[in-house]
Amino acid sequence: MGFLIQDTLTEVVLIITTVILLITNYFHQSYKYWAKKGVPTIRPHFPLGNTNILLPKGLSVGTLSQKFYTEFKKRGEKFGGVYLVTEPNLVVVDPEYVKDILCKDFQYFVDRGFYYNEKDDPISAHLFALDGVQWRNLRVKLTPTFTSGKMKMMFQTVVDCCNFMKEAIEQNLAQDIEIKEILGRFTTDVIGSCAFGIECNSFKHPDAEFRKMGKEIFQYSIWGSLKAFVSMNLPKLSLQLGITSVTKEVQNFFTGIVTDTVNMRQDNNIRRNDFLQILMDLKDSSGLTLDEIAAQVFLFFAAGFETSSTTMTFALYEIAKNPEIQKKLREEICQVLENHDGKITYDSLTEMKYLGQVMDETLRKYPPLTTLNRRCTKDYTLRDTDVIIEEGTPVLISTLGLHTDPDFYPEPEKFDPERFSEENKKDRHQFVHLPFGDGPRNCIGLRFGLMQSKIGVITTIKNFKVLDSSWTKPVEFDPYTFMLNTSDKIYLRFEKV
Ligand code: HEM
Repeated sequence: MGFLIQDTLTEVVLIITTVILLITNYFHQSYKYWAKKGVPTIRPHFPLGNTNILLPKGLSVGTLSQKFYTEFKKRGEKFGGVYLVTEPNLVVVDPEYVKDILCKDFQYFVDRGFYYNEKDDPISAHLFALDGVQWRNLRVKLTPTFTSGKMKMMFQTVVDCCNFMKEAIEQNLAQDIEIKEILGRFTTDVIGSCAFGIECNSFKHPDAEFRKMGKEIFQYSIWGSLKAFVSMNLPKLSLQLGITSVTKEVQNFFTGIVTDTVNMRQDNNIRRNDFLQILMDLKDSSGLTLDEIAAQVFLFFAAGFETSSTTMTFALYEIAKNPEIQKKLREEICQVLENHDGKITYDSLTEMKYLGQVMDETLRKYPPLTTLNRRCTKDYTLRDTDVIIEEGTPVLISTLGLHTDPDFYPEPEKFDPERFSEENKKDRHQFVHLPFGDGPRNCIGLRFGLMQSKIGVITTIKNFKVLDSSWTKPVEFDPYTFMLNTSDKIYLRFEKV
């Protein structure tokens, strides 16, 4: 009996030891990948490689990729290799290589390589996530949605949404206002009107369904973070497990509202100037399904409201901190509007050159998407080297790294819109300012995002003096969020001009 127990115990110990040895050997071998290719790397650590995303006070992919960028740049490297857990990722540093990957050799880097699950979570199959031919076909269909003609059509709707925001600020003069909440309500109203033709009025009804959904999509949770981590690293298993990227509540809300609105418009022969109408027309002309429409509307909502409210928040924060810039901007806004009968018009936006510079500088210092992702779709040789990037390799381009590199932007912490004057722009590499990405897979909503952000800033600066608040702590980026966000809230004060 004693012998039997001892034998079983020995077997268990042997099995456990073998499994541990096999696992450590697997990690050890995986971590040799870049060295074998002669690509410089940062020493990985078992078991998370070069990431510590899941650990308390870990880093988001955005801040992590900036760290990689800075490290390779410091060593004088043009690119380098890192390991997210065991998966080798290429980090691109040199802007000429960035240009190759995003534009010149785009056919090798069509995919973003994000997880989506068409079966269990149809709204995750949107333009941002789709790969290959599916992405290309949809991009071609959706491109006409964002022409300048379509923007002009929606322009007045966006301007009208500003009235509620203006009233809300007027009611809180000389108080410390949490500005992102105000701007988040404004962009929710805009996207509600422009995507669905629905007046949300989130200022009157802060708990309106749209606002709740907006908050839910971007809310950090350990469970959400864990799901993102597993689906990013084990996509096949995640598909089998039916892992979804949004909650059932968000899924049901968007599919429900799209189905109801489409049916209501069809039954009553109603047409509107909004994204949903454009997508409904595509349903008839290009065979877009209802699920595909719901996925795109969900993406426009998610991509449209958070990116723009973040941009305006940081623009107003810097404007409050820099009274000289504020004065110059207000002078330009008032002068241009005078030539347009005091009204904000589509053409007046292009005439405001300094406003354009302020937005460019805001998006440099605070790019809402801090990293651009691509996945290599066929073996590719990096220019002037014999390094072959294999099919399937993820590529990280750190927008935040490029935007804060003192070689391109001396004193990167300084907010200086003069960096974007025509003269100063001329001497800089084109691929070191990438707030909207670049190439065939750049941001499709660029025009709309800039349009609503500019309209929001113009309305505020035209009507109010923006002041710093002692409640605002120095800006620190939140390590937990996918999009750029601050760890603490930003407060501002307003006075009537
Ligand atoms: C200030 C506002 C915005 C910023 C900074 C921004 C930024 C970005 C960036 C960096 C990308 C990735 C580009 C790349 O990988 O090269 C992207 C993609 C995308 N954005 Fe935006 N965005 C903004 C507003 C919007 C708006 C308003 C919409 C829609 C209403 C939108 C829809 C999209 C879509 C659909 C994609 C995926 C494009 C594709 O994969 O083909 N964005 N955005």
